Amino acid sequence: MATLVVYESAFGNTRTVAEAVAAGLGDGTEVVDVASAPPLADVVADLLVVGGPTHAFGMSRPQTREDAASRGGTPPATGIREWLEASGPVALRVATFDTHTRRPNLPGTAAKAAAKKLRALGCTVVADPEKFWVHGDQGPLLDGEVERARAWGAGLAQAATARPQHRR
Ligand SMILES: Cc1cc2nc3c(=O)[nH]c(=O)nc-3n(C[C@H](O)[C@H](O)[C@H](O)COP(=O)(O)O)c2cc1C
Repeated sequence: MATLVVYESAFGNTRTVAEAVAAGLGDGTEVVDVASAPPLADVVADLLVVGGPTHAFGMSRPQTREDAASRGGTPPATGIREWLEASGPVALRVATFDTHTRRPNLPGTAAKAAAKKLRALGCTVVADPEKFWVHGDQGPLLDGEVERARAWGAGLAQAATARPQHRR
């Protein structure tokens, strides 16, 4: 199965999760930073996985990325929000995840927001959006989250192959 994992990360935690998810997905999985990702409409994959940090209850925005940079992070110039918003209709099987501060456990998740956008673009969401917990803003990930991400990736591989393909 050809799978592309596209992630956004300012402090490295979402990248770590993306790499663990890819390891769980197995052979044929490519991981790319959103800054290097092809336009969504050009993605050819059996499954697309999109992950980003939760910023201000959803996907990052220019202002929240500036905030992340001011706190020592290295966010991309544009994030998954802009990557998705730049696309016209596309029919891919997709799954989304985010990283999320454990305490306080604030409402709103980037993964749900990304899944909503992808569905609106015509994609089929093959699994519930998943969140992975970090300590504070900078991390690290909570104990066990890398292993959980790997297991989630392995489960995604099964979910994706179990469902009918929807192609443009
Ligand atoms: C500007 C800013 C806003 C944030 N807002 C939220 C939030 O609303 N909810 C939350 O759980 N975490 C929030 N966080 C914490 C991020 O989720 C955390 O920095 C991120 O998961 C770390 O991922 P990364 O290492 O890949 O950047 C925020 C962080 C920043 C920098």
